[in-house]
Formats: sequence, structure tokens, C-alpha cells
Amino acid sequence: MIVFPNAKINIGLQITEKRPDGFHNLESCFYPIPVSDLLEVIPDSKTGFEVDGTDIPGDVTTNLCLRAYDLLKRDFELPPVQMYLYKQIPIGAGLGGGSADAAFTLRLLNEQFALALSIEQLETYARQLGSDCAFFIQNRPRYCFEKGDRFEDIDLSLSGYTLVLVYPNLAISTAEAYAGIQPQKPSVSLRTALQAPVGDWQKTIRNDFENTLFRKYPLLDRIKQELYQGGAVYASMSGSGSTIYGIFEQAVHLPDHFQHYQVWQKTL
Ligand SMILES: C[C@](O)(CO)[C@H](O)COP(=O)(O)OP(=O)(O)OC[C@H]1O[C@@H](n2ccc(N)nc2=O)[C@H](O)[C@@H]1O
Ligand SMILES: Nc1ncnc2c1ncn2[C@@H]1O[C@H](COP(=O)(O)OP(=O)(O)OP(=O)(O)O)[C@@H](O)[C@H]1O
Repeated sequence: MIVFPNAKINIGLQITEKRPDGFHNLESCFYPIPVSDLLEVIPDSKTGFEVDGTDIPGDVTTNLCLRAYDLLKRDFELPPVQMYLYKQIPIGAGLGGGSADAAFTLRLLNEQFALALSIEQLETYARQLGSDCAFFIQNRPRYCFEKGDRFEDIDLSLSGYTLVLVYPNLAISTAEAYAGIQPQKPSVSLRTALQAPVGDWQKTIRNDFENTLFRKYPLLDRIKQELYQGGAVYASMSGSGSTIYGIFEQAVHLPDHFQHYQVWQKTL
């Protein structure tokens, strides 16, 4: 079976407090976007894993696809499988690519081997693999809170807008980004701010990681400003960076020097 694990962007990200378990509580809107990896799983005589495309740092045996398989294998009689991942979502990008691969592996194995797991059960498994993973089980725009792994539905559609993603070939680890954060109770309710027209978001919707990461990597702030200069109705960093995205009312001509970055332009 073949699936296409897709990325997400964060629209607003408020880090509200540090938790006793060392993680942080946050509030954010997670929005699925059409930039995807490809994952194929075939029953085989022994389990194997092969990756093509973008290089994934670290030992292949720690890949989240294999970890998702191992997690289900503890509870179910899964046959050995050959897994093939074509990696396209950039790494350390704040786009949740690894989390999407993990969640789609759980979903695929559930379907391919008729495990009959419910959405809630899949989300419980996903939470064990990473904070962002559970979102990709249902994979629709959600308002997320706690570790980013609890959700409420949100009435939000960017359909018809053009999304530009700029990945400046700079990987930022999530742990590095959280290390620079001073959690703060928000003065503006993100949930309320998201109900306003997209053109108003610039005044009210922030990603709390931008403060420290823009100081450390001024290039990121420059890219955001260039997206606004190019006509974005809203621009922000996604998640813990480094991807900067812009939301436009129509297709856009980007500055020539963006050719040095990885850029996607998609009509949603
Ligand atoms: C920045 C976001 O992408 C927002 O969507 C997520 O919060 C990151 O989620 P993720 O990549 O799935 O992160 P995990 O793999 O669970 O955690 C990586 C590291 O990030 C930090 N971390 C992560 C999530 C969270 N709510 N609080 C944290 O402090 C912890 O130091 C943790 O060791
Ligand atoms: N299938 C995978 N794809 C990407 N990264 C993986 C995968 N499996 C394990 N990893 C590890 O996860 C780390 C980063 O994952 P990912 O790309 O999801 O992070 P990110 O871009 O910071 O996204 P986010 O912070 O939004 O979760 C890398 O260090 C990588 O070694």
C-alpha cells in the first residue's frame, strides 16, 4: 500500500507554560498542506527500511516509520514488511514531516492489516511517537493545545489562497527552539484572532519561536519581510522553524535570490 504523508503549517503558536514533564503547553492552529513524502509498505520475508530523496540525519533504525511499526508490533501479530520512504518534506523545518510519516505508518498498517483500531486508539499510539504525530491521524485544520496533541475543531479554510513556503536550507531542531523560550500567558486569544479575516492576522497572530530564532538567524526575519513586501496577506515562521510561509491572494513572483532556497508555491 502507498500513502502520501503531508506536511503542516502552524498558524499562530503560543507557548504558554513549561510542564512538570519538561515539555511545554502550547496553543496553535495546525493546518495540513499539500507538500508530501511517499511511503510504501509491502509484506516481505523480513522487515527492512529504505529511504530515498532528502537525507535524514541519524541512524536509519531510529526512523519514525520503523518506530511506528515496532510500536504496533508490540500489540499485534504484524508480518515482516519492507518499507520504502521517499523523503521530500524538509527536515528541521517546522513542517512536521517526521511526525506525518509516523502517523501515516500507523494509519497504513491499521488499514493494510485490518487491525480495526479506532481514531482514538491511533491517536493514543501516535502520542507515544511525538507531540505533533496525533494531529496527522485526522489530518484536518485543528486548534491544538497541551503538548500540541489535544485538539478542537476549528472553522478555518484557506481554500483559494496561494501558499508560499520558503525553506532556507537551515535545519533547526525542535529541542533547540524550545530551549530559547520563555513561556508566557497570551494577552490575545489565538482562537478568537483566527476567526478574523486573514488580512487582520498580521496584527494579532504570532509564533512565539520567532523572537529568539529571528535574533539568532536574522535571515528568517528578512524572508518574512520580503514575503510581506511581495504582497502576502499573512506571513510567519511555521512551528519551531526554519520554514517561513506567506499566504497570498494570488500567485506571486518571488525575488530572484529565493532560488538559493527550497520554495513551494501552491494554490490551496
Ligand atoms: C513546534 C511544534 O512542531 C509545534 O507544532 C511541536 O511542538 C514539536 O513537536 P514534535 O516535533 O513532535 O516534538 P517531540 O518530538 O514531541 O519533542 C521534541 C522536543 O521538543 C520539546 N517539546 C516538544 C513539544 C512540546 N509541546 N514541548 C516541548 O518542550 C522537548 O524538548 C522535546 O524533547
Ligand atoms: N521519517 C522521518 N522524517 C524526518 N525526520 C525523521 C524521520 N524519522 C526520524 N526523524 C528525525 O526527526 C527529526 C526532525 O523531524 P521533523 O522533520 O519532523 O522535524 P521538524 O521539521 O522540526 O518538524 P516539527 O518541529 O514541526 O515536528 C530529525 O532529526 C530526524 O532525524
